[in-house]
This record gives sequence, structure tokens and C-alpha cells, in this order.
Amino acid sequence: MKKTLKDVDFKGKRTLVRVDFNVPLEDGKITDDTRIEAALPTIKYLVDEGAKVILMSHLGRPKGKVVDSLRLDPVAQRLAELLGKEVTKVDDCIGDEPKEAVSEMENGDVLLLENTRFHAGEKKNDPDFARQLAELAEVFVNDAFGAAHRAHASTVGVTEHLPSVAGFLLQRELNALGEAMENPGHPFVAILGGAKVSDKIGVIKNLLDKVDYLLVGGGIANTFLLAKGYEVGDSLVEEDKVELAKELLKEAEEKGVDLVLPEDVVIAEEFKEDANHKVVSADSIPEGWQILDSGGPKTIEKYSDIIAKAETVIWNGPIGVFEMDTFAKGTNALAEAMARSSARTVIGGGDSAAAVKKAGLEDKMSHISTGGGASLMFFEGKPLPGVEALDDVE
Ligand SMILES: Nc1ncnc2c1ncn2[C@@H]1O[C@H](COP(=O)(O)OP(=O)(O)OP(=O)(O)O)[C@@H](O)[C@H]1O
Ligand SMILES: O=C(O)[C@H](O)COP(=O)(O)O
Repeated sequence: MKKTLKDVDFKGKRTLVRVDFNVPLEDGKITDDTRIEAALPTIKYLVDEGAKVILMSHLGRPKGKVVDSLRLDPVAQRLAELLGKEVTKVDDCIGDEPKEAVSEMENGDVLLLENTRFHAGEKKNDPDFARQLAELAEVFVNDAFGAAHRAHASTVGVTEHLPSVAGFLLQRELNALGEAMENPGHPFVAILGGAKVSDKIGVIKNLLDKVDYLLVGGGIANTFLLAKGYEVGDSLVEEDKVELAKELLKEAEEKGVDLVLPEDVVIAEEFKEDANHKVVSADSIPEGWQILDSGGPKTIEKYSDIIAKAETVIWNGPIGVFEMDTFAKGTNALAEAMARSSARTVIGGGDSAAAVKKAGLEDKMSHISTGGGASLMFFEGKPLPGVEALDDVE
């Protein structure tokens, strides 16, 4: 058990809070502020408790250099609107400017530091960089579930120097994902999509010990179809993972898991939104065509029926190239089937969460994670470094 906000008296304390404000931006405007909203309960609690709230986050992947388009100013502005309170923003996360700003803070004030990834020391978990971040504060709160799979200075390094506890969002995510994985109602159904088998091997292996059904779709299904001896034309496949896919099919059978592959699929002549496309049986892909959506009508019906019977459903990865409307039908149909079902429904973040939001179905799900890579690591059954590093309850 990790310590939480309730284990600390924050009054007057300089409190360094790692949040995940890695939000999508277009032309300097935030296009989805879910991650900012998700951090509000912790921030408001700390404000109300009279802490001096020093927020830090990464944004994008600036590779250790200052990239002006990845500054956190739009985030500070949005956060101030959502909090209904002034948020001071500084242009670095270490050094004189943040130190001075912190020294001027009153209890209940909120300060946002600049993008931690402008320094190479962040991703390297450089001890000196971590020490400089930690020096700003007396206590550390990690509320960045989305970055908890990264052992960086702002998630792990700072915990060497400060008492370190979990924020409300981190707790909520760990409870929701943990409950689904450790205490699922049966039938327990997992849906796995996405581009590559290689990204999901650990997840598949871990899930084979837990689930009753594993519905496979998207790019990863292609390699499984190949393993079953089907031709898949020009579809995205990983030839070097075909043997592994065969082993996983066998392992599923031995463990009594129904590993379900698409029966019919949407194929296209080109990887293009307006490409010539049609529905065919998964065992009859003509040469020169590629599968861009696992969701043919029979597949959708089969997967939806399984979801309808489920008590718990977890989902990671779209089952088609959902960014193109022509090939989003399968992914949307899955989101709709989950929305209709009375099961506990947990969506791993990233693309699957984006698909659910695009379909306007977020209110119908039990939990939508704010973490893509982090929820994947959780589904793999691996400990998250950002959580491990926090203080244990004595
Ligand atoms: N049949 C397919 N052919 C090619 N690409 C596909 C296919 N099906 C899905 N994809 C692509 O897979 C990508 C998502 O793969 P990825 O492995 O990143 O998913 P994810 O695990 O949901 O990612 P995240 O970590 O963001 O949650 C999407 O961009 C989608 O277009
Ligand atoms: O968007 C995410 O999944 C997190 O913010 C982590 O970002 P990263 O993959 O760049 O580390």
C-alpha cells in the first residue's frame, strides 16, 4: 500500500506535484483537456488544504531541448480557467526563476513549471536534475498516471529526496485497473487491437492466465491470421512473429481461453481514406489488397455477442485504421457494444480512449484510463516505476 494525500499535512508546505499535462495541441490550442480535468481533484484538494502547489509535467517529446511549440503556457491558461484561480507559469523547471517564484508563493497558490523534457536529465533520470527539481519543495505528490511507466527524474528521481505520496487520479486509476485485472467478474473479456504484435506480447501472455475470451483485431490480428495459414495480401504483418503467434494460439487453447480472430474484414486496395474497399471473408484476401478494418459485419456481430455476455471487459487498441472514417466501423461498433453492455468496462488510454471519445460514448464506460503506455504496462502485470517509487504505508 502506497501513501496517499490523506497521509500528509499539507498546510503551508511547498508541494511538488507531477501531473500528466501531455495534452494534444493543434496550432497552439488544446484539442482535448481530459488530462487537465482529471488532475483537478488533487490540485483543488491541495489548494484547500493550504499547500503551495508546484505543478510539473512533460509535453510531447522535445528531446532535451527547448521547443517553443511545446511550452506549457496554453496549459497554464486552461488550468486557470478550470480552477477559476490564477496560475503562475515560469519558463523553466529548475534554476533561479522557479526558485524565486516559489519563494513568493502564499498558501493555496498554484505555480506551473515549464516542460520537464526541455532538459535531457528528465528522461535520463539524472540525479542532479532530480535534486534540483526536488529542492523546490518539501513533499512530492505523483498524480501522473499517464507517465507512471516512465522512470524519469520527475516521476522517480525526485522520490529519492522527498516524502512521496500518490494523488487522487493515480489512486483512482490503480483502483479501477487493479479491480478489473485482479478481481474481474466472469466472463472476463479482453479486446486487443493496435498495430503490432510485438508491442502486445507481454499483455497477451499475461491476459491468457486471466481472461475467458481474447478478442484480437487490428494490425495484430493479421499476423495471427497468417499463423493460421491464411493469405493476408499486402496487410501489415510481422513475419518474424508468426511462429510466436502460433505458440500463443496453442497456449490459449491449452489454457481454455477463446482467442477470437476476425471472420470477415474490410480490405482496401490502398492505405487511403477514399481507397477502393470491400468486405471479404478473412480466409479470402486477394493478392494486392490489405486489411484496414477487422470489423466486417460477421466479426462485429460475433464480438458484440461476446461483449454482451461479459461481466468485465478491458480494451486496448483500435481494431482498424480508425483515423480514417472508412475503416473506423469495427472500432466504433466495439465501443457501442461496450456502451450497451452492463459489464464493467475499462478502456486503456491512448487510441482506444480517443475512439470512445470520438464516438461520444465516454459517459457509458466504467473507466477510461488517462494513460496509454501506462495502462498497457499495467495490463502486462508489470509494476509501474512511478508507483513503485512512492512511500509505503508503514
Ligand atoms: N489493420 C490495420 N492495419 C494497419 N494499421 C492498423 C490496423 N488496425 C489498426 N491499425 C493502427 O494501429 C494504430 C494503433 O496502434 P497502437 O499499437 O499504437 O495502439 P494503442 O495500443 O491503442 O496505442 P496507445 O498506446 O496510444 O493506446 C492506429 O494508428 C491504427 O491506425
Ligand atoms: O501520452 C502518454 O502516454 C504519456 O503522457 C507518456 O508520454 P510518452 O510516451 O512521451 O512518455
